[in-house]
Amino acid sequence: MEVGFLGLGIMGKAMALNLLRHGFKVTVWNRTLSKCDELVEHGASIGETPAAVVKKCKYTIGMLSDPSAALSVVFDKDGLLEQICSGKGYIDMSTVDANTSSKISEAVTKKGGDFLEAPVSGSKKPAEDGQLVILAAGESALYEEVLPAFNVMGKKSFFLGQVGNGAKMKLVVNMIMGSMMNAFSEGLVLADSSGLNQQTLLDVLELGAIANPMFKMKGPAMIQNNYSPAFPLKHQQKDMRLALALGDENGVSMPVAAAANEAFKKARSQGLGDHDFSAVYETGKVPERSV
Ligand SMILES: NC(=O)C1=CN([C@@H]2O[C@H](COP(=O)(O)OP(=O)(O)OC[C@H]3O[C@@H](n4cnc5c(N)ncnc54)[C@H](OP(=O)(O)O)[C@@H]3O)[C@@H](O)[C@H]2O)C=CC1
Ligand SMILES: O=CCCC(=O)O
Repeated sequence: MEVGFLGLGIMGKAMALNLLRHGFKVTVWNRTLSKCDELVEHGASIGETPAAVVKKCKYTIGMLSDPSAALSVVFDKDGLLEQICSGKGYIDMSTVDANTSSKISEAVTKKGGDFLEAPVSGSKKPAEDGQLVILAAGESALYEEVLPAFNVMGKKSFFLGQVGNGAKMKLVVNMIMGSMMNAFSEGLVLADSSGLNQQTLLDVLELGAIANPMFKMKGPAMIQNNYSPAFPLKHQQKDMRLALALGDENGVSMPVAAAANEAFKKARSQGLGDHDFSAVYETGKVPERSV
């Protein structure tokens, strides 16, 4: 199967490499073209523009940073709309809101193409290991056709019905995750400030009812102030913002998520946007008290 891939950031690079490793023919494009080089070393071809990729491939996957990037590769000059047509499919795996997804879906289907949104749960390591959870929605026939690619990139795929449902599910999941990360960060600060050992807190958490892989994976690095990015904080804040907008649309009160969003905004304003989202921990730290 020949697959196009637009967007070779942390996630896109790992996902495209997985496809190559499993024998897919992959044509890649990235806004910063030099990021294609490593993929070419692993056997990928380069498309000079999103339109050139779609012209060559029956199926094209997008993994872009945010709604504006996701729209740009579709609607801008040399964008995929210039080549999408009957018999071709576009699968947008970026995390965006349902509105953005619907705009893309309408434009693609108007040109005769098929569209699937398929955001993912799971971060850099699961992307490298082909262990993502795929939250697809849109054209069910296209879903069936691209399942071989999903099976390589992920450990489980869900088909959630009409376009928008994948985006919404992803935002709900990340809203919960972002709120949890803030509670976890506050707990680490409180433990430290009240004279407790943070590693002992991690050990206690792991044995109890709120044990979870995120605390286990991020905790040891956080207490070493290591925020090497797997999931950039700026993207987590984008997801909190989009989830809060979804809450607004549905009249859902989300005071915990709103507070978490404020903490992520503060972290961004402190220059932590490109660090891992666990760097929100920095915003809660108590300045050294003078005696
Ligand atoms: N990292 C993670 O753990 C996860 C991320 N996600 C989601 O996946 C998506 C990608 O995340 P991730 O790989 O971490 O992000 P990165 O920031 O590492 O990569 C973003 C990608 O988007 C491209 N891009 C940004 N702006 C534009 C634009 N205006 N036009 C064209 N391309 C653009 C970048 O190109 P360039 O290289 O030129 O900057 C890059 O390829 C996001 O929606 C994120 O929320 C989902 C699950 C997990
Ligand atoms: O969108 C990013 C999700 C990160 C994760 O699921 O660990």
